[in-house]
Amino acid sequence: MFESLQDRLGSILNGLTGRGALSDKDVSAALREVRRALLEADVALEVVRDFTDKVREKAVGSEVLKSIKPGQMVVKIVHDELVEMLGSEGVAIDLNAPSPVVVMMVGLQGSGKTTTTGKIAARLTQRDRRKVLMASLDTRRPAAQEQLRQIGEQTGVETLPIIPGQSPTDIAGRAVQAAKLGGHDVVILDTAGRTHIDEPLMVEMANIRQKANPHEILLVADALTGQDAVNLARNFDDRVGITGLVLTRMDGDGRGGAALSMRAVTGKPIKLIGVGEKMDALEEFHPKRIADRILGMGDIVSLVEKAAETIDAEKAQAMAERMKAGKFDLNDLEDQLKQMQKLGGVGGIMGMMPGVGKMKDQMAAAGVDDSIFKRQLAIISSMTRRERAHPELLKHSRKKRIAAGSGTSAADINKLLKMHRQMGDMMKSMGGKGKKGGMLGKMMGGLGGGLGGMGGMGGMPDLSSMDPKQLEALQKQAQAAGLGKGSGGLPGLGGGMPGAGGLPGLGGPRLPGLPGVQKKK
Ligand SMILES: Nc1nc2c(ncn2[C@@H]2O[C@H](COP(=O)(O)OP(=O)(O)OP(=O)(O)O)[C@@H](O)[C@H]2O)c(=O)[nH]1
Repeated sequence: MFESLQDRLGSILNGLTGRGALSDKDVSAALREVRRALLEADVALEVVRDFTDKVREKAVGSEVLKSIKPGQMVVKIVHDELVEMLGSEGVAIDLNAPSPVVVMMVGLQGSGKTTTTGKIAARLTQRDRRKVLMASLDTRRPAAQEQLRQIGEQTGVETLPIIPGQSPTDIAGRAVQAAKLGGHDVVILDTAGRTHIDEPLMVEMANIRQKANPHEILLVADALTGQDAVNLARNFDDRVGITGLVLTRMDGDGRGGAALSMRAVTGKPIKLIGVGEKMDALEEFHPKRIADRILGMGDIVSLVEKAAETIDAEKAQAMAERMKAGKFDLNDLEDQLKQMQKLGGVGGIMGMMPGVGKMKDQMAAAGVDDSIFKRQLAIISSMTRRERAHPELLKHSRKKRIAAGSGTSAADINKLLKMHRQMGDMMKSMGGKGKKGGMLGKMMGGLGGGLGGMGGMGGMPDLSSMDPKQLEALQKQAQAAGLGKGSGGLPGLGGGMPGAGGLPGLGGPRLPGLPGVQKKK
């Protein structure tokens, strides 16, 4: 599976990776090739279009990291988009329901439904220690029920005794009843297939569904049938409603289009893949592993990831050095604000800290939102480089110019400058104390105070004038979350977050500091 796609994409992207510079034309030409390769691999047209659009958008807007060649960056973008297209990682069969959990298997004849029923039952029994009952509802093909019985014998999983002449719906009802009486955790219903989708099949599926009330409805589809499998999934989902997919024959030499389009077209996760005829030939679906396999360029992908980490770490280190030396100008403040934004702003940062969910809501209620960062960034970007490095130059006329340029007022600029000064003072007072995380955390306390101080700007209420009770509640929650007291108006946004790594925002998008926050000393 995927071999031809792997070859094609490999040669297209290899052509890019060695180059020192890439023009828009190069990227467009490569993407045209990628598009052709995906279509030849039988990926659905709408999915291909969406994929190449997203890659183009990201490739054009992305900043190329130093030590990385532009082509390598494109490889990484293609890889990440592939993972995205394949869906989320490791969605297991959901057994989170009262016993017996009913799993209904649907699909066309010969898709591997019965085999997959046996594989899943064996896995749940042997690996997850569940008590499973299997029942074949295929009354059209006389050998079908017998086939499942044999699989049951072979895998040591119980099957529902065969009673000739019963309807599929009756068998479903009997199976659920038997599972209840027998104390089974899971009952798997192997429904009948057809050579194609027809009305009687859909009616039968709907009846069984109504009778057995399944928690999972898994569509088993043959990956080798490509686009047909995708259309089938769409149809089954429309008519019966499916909760996930199992793609069989992923061990075959198909082009892989079904696997690649399934998620994007149906919105339903691929839960498992069949990779052989044997009962243990069932695997969980890992998008990242598949993307790695398709691109075959895992080394480049990890190289780019490493470079991104290094850049962030270098930036954080440089920033820490500057702070220690008491040098913290408005360029640094701008960097900080951008980092905060990258992390999803106040909400994003707070969302990453345990136990502050409620506080986040209260802050939102108090009107603290990320528009303040945007305004602050607008003010800073309206300054000249020299002004940013030397804020003391900002006298009245300059402030007027900046206010006009950023759509704010001189008072807003004063608030920003005050906040910056407070942060600087705080840093100086802590300089050389050597506690990295503590220092950075306390600095954020300064920022918190500053944000509070910025209150009143554009209608944002000043937290320092907040109802004392509300403020007290916020502070309590901040302390409960191990954040200590903030130094200013915004309690808990910093106030000396303990931990070795400091605030995650200072270290880039990864979160080296978070364990420190959680491990309260
Ligand atoms: N190579 C390979 N063969 C598979 C896989 N899954 C199922 N098969 C084979 O496909 C054939 C058909 O599988 P069944 O499980 O009988 O198919 P079914 O969907 O139950 O068919 P009906 O009972 O007729 O509806 C069998 O020979 C299986 O061994 C797989 O993942 N890889």
